[in-house]
Amino acid sequence: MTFPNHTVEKIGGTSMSRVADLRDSLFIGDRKGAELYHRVFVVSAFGGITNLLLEHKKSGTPGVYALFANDESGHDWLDGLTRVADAMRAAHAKVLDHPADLTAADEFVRERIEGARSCLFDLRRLCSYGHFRLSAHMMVIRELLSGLGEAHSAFVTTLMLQRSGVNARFVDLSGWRDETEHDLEERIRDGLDRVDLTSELPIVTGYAQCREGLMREFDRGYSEVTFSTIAALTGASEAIIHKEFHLSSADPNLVGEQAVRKLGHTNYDVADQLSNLGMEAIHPKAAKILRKAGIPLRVTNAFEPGDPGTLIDEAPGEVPGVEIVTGLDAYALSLFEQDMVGVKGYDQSVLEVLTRHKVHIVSKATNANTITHYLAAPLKPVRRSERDLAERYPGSEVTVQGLALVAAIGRDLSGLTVAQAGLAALQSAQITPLAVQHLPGSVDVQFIVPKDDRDAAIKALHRALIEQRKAEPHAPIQLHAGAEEQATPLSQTG
Ligand SMILES: Nc1ncnc2c1ncn2[C@@H]1O[C@H](COP(=O)(O)OP(=O)(O)O)[C@@H](O)[C@H]1O
Ligand SMILES: N[C@@H](CC(=O)OP(=O)(O)O)C(=O)O
Repeated sequence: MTFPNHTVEKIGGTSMSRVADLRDSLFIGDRKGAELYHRVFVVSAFGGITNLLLEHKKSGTPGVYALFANDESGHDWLDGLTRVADAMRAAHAKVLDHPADLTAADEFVRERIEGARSCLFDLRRLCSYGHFRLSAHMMVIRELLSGLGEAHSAFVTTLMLQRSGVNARFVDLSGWRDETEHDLEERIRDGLDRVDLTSELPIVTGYAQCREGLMREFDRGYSEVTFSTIAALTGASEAIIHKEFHLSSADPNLVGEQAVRKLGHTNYDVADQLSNLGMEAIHPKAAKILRKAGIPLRVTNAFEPGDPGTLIDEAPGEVPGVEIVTGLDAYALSLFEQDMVGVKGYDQSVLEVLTRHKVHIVSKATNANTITHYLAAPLKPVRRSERDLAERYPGSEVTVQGLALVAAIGRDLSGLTVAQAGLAALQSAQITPLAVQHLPGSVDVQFIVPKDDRDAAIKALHRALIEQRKAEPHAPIQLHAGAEEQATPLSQTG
């Protein structure tokens, strides 16, 4: 497999839902002839489709997979598949306008969804014979379902581009009706083997079926792993992730597009913290693949193709500064046990329980007799973890509290007194923090606040640590008086 000088570019689900807008900018724009090519596009499913196929990424609302896995839900999964088909048809109806393309896309959805339906149906029937256990096949089912979303979006994008005269090629790595077995690298090589990058534009599925199991290894956000593996394998000159907005100092939808600023340059350490807090600049495993291959990563605004966006590399910050404020809802699971003082092993038991229930740990804190884990997970597995811990330590007090964790992040926070300035900002916004955490030398300071204050806390911290520092971003942050006097009332912000 040899490739000319090329880039590998990924489009996430939110931007895919507006892929028709990208046709005349990102894909075609002013490009003519050979300039259209030398690029590999890796696409996610249209926004919301994977949530319907598996489960909602944030709320945990069951999709087809979760309904199928849950015996009690009877045949609800069949309705779930119908909902997926409807959502897929609605998504491609917004992208395609030629009747022949619409027919081809409708037919594609029908073939894949009905294929999956009979496959799952047969499996259910087979497993009613006792010798076959459904539980042994759940991971394969998850893989099969995930692939449907990306196969659909890649197929539709290919149709759209071909209709505009681009020599686009649908590269389906989802393994649909493919009897050969491959690991991830082989699957990619096999898919791209006969593609001529100088005259073809491959539109590759973000899901890749492989022996190791993309979902099993990487779970949600897996399309970035496919993307970075392709970039590494083909020796791309650059790996580019196209998003709905520039990677900004806070969520533009929350703080306002006018108030935020583009990061421009940051490093993988910051990107890791962002993924941990659910603001996925890039899947941490994908970042590792690119880092190892020495391929520069760029995060751009898909809708501003002329802008270079944000470069992510290994470089430390040039000057100290808070770069981004982000936050998420979390549960604090606390184990209070008087006998803990000086005894080891409690932490390990908590970790065992959290691992068993597949709960994501965002952060933790501990003192003489209490261990608190801040968890990002649906309530159900958190409650199960609480119950297991209470059984394991009957004399202890185990509690769960819903709250929010808001973090100020920057490559270099030295000398900025971010914790103090953040507390002052929260105080002026009349928010009482429940806890503050900062590891020495780390790139983030975390403020734990009441759940209902999450968005207000992000706005207040962004204003004090970033907006008000535009003029002199690297001076130590003003404490109390400054923060209080300059603060704009919250109601005036976006
Ligand atoms: N700091 C940030 N910069 C840019 N977008 C952000 C930020 N924090 C949160 N977001 C939100 O992330 C959402 C999804 O972004 P995007 O990465 O494009 O999703 P996807 O992975 O589906 O492509 C955007 O709609 C935006 O509101
Ligand atoms: N659609 C898949 C794969 C993916 O990576 O999507 P996104 O790029 O939209 O996070 C998911 O939701 O997990």
